[in-house]
Parts: sequence; structure tokens; C-alpha cells
Amino acid sequence: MLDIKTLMLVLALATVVSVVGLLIASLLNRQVLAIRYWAAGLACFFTGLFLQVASPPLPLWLSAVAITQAYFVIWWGTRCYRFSQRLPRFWLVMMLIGLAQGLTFFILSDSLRWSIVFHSSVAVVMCGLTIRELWKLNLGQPLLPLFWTLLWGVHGLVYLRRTLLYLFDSHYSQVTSFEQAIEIEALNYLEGTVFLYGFSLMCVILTTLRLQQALRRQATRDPLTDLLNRRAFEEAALNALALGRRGQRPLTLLLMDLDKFKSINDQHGHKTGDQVLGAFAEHLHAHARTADLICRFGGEEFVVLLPDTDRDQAQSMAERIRRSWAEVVLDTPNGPLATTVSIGLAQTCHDPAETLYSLLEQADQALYRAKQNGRNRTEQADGLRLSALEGAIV
Ligand SMILES: Nc1nc2c(ncn2[C@@H]2O[C@H](COP(=O)(O)OP(=O)(O)OP(=O)(O)O)[C@@H](O)[C@H]2O)c(=O)[nH]1
Repeated sequence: MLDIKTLMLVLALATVVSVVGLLIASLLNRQVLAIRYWAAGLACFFTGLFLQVASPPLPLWLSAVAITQAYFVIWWGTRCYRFSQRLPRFWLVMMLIGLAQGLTFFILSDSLRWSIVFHSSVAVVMCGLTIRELWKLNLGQPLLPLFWTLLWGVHGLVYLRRTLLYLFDSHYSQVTSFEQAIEIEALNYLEGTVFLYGFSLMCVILTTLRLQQALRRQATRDPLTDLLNRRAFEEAALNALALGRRGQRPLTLLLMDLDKFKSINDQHGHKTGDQVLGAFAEHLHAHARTADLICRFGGEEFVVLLPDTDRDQAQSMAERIRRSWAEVVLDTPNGPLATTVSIGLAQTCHDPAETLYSLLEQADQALYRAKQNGRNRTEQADGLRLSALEGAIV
């Protein structure tokens, strides 16, 4: 039969391996903040184990505070993962929780039973909260939340059983050392070792997933406006066109160009120009439906593809966007700034010869007319011009 000291040593070694692994992973993947908290949480856990070995002479409640605090740090890291950002007041929250625990454990210090009951019930609650964080996130991978739940769920159940036994079982309510409770403590340490490796593995998988998402985003989004970039738009638009053609449903394209944008850059600077581009992207988002594809086509040119939308519906949408944009006054370092947009509109005719590029060409000609006719207006394309199709890619 394994004794407590051996089990503790195995768990401590597993923790060291996990902490070192996660620290290396966090150095390699600096963009994913959560892994740093997860590594810090495990380091906290290791400190708790070390303090446990050193008690006495150190009081046992010190180790209980460190181990319980580890759950709070890991939970915080999982929240940062969910929000994809650093959350404020980490140190303050951790200090307050640490102080509250320190005080509670200090009061309970002479009772191993109550110290364990308190520490285990906090762990059960934190397991539940940590599971919840991942379920609130749409990972797009159903297996990961399930594995996370299994891992934290079993861990929580082991702690729940421990809490209940120390609360209600007459044998455990009398014990004064871990050795006297070897049956449950052995399970606790063995499960803890497996849990640590499972948790570290999950941390690395979640970090990889986040990096993959970031890479996919970088490949498909325009960094300034976060709209679809040209390549991603073309891919999605070709699909939308094929679907529309198959269902014989109308589809319209709006090509937009901010008016006199060069003079905005010249008069207010490039930074303000960028601010205008960002604001216009948000404006488009606010007016588009979820099915619409919005893209920064290049420079100060934007495209919106409207599936299931005919020429008249698209015209009123384009006019809504144009009019409301003319009323937007931006607060820039040089004072208030308002700009306008010109729009070219083209609708599919489901001609077999029609392509995305011929549609764009038609919208571009309409846009050119809008500029020629004084800007801040919407012009419609006349229809499919076969001359525009020469050399078009289907
Ligand atoms: N700030 C900023 N400017 C950009 C960006 N991309 C392109 N531009 C500028 O956008 C301006 C486009 O100017 P033009 O194509 O001459 O057109 P315009 O001044 O908008 O005039 P019209 O289209 O005829 O109304 C150029 O000065 C580009 O340098 C960008 O990412 N940020």
C-alpha cells in the first residue's frame, strides 16, 4: 500500500513537470494569455504541496490557502481565455480571496476536519465555475468542452466525496492526520496526478486552438477594419453566387468608395484616415444582415454582397447606408469630421456567362458614374455587359 508521503511526492513531481511544460508553452505562445495563468495556477498548487510537506513546523492552513488559491488563478485564466483578453483587477481579486481564505483557515487551523471540509468545498465550487467558463464559449469543437467537463467533473466529485465523508462519516470526523484517512487521501492524490496531466494537455490543446483561430482570422480578415479581406470575400461570394444561381434567387452587389478620401488623409493625417475607415466598417456592420458579406476590397473601397436581395431592395439599403453615413460626425483629434460615400449597385441576372468578376465590373462602372455625377449618391449598373466578360474567371 502506498503511503501519503510517496503519493505526495508523485503528485509534486507531476505538478513540476506540468508547470515547466506550461511555462515553456506560454513562452512559445505569448499571444495566448490564459496559458500563463494556468501555469501560475499550477505553480501555486505546487507551492501548496510543498507547504503541506513542510507542515509542521509550518501551519497546515498555509498549504490549504495556496492549493485553494490555485483553483481561483486557473478559473481566472479560463475567464481570460473566454474573453480573449486580460481582465482587470486580477491582483486585487486574488489578494482579497487569499486574505479571506487565510483568515478562515487560520481560525480553522487546529481542526484538520474543518480545514479539509472548507478547502474541498471551495474546490468543488471552483470546478463547477471552471467548467461553466468553457461552456459559455463557442469553441466550434464539441469534444473539447466534454473532455474539460469530464476532467473537472471527476475532480469535483472526488472533492465532493471527500467533503461529505469528513462531514458525516464518524471515522473521518475524528482524524487528526492525513495518514489516518489514507483510503480517501490515496484516491485524492492518485486522481490529482491524472487530473494534472489531463489539465495540462487541455491547456496545450486550447492554446493551439486559439492560435489556429488567430491564424485563420489573419488569413481572412482585414487587420484595420476586421472585415473580410478580398481573398476570403471572393471565396465566400463565389459560393453565394453558385447558391443563388441554383435557386434562381436574386443577389446584389454594392461597391462603395469613400469620397475625397485622399484629402482627408492630406488634411487630417493617415491616422484619422484609418479612423474613418474603421468607423465606416462599423457603420456597414450595423446596417447589414448576418447573411450579407462585407469586405474591405482595398484602400477606401468596400463591397457588400446581399444574397436573396433584388435591385430595389438593394437600392433602398444602399441609400440607407449612404444617407446615414453622411450624418455620422466623427470625433477626430482635429475636431468633428463628416464624410460621404458613393455606391455602385449591380444585380445578378443568372446568365451562365456571368461571373463574380463581371458583376464587380458592372458595379465598378456604376460607381464610376456616381463619382462623375457629383459623389454621395448611388448608381445602378445598366445590366450585364458582355464586353466586361472578356477574360473573366468563372
Ligand atoms: N489612411 C489610409 N488611407 C488609405 C488606406 N488605403 C488607401 N488609402 C488612401 O486612400 C486615398 C484614395 O484616394 P483616391 O483613390 O485618389 O480617391 P479619393 O481621394 O477618395 O477621391 P474620389 O474617390 O474620387 O472621391 C489615397 O490617398 C490612399 O493613400 C489606408 O489603409 N489608410
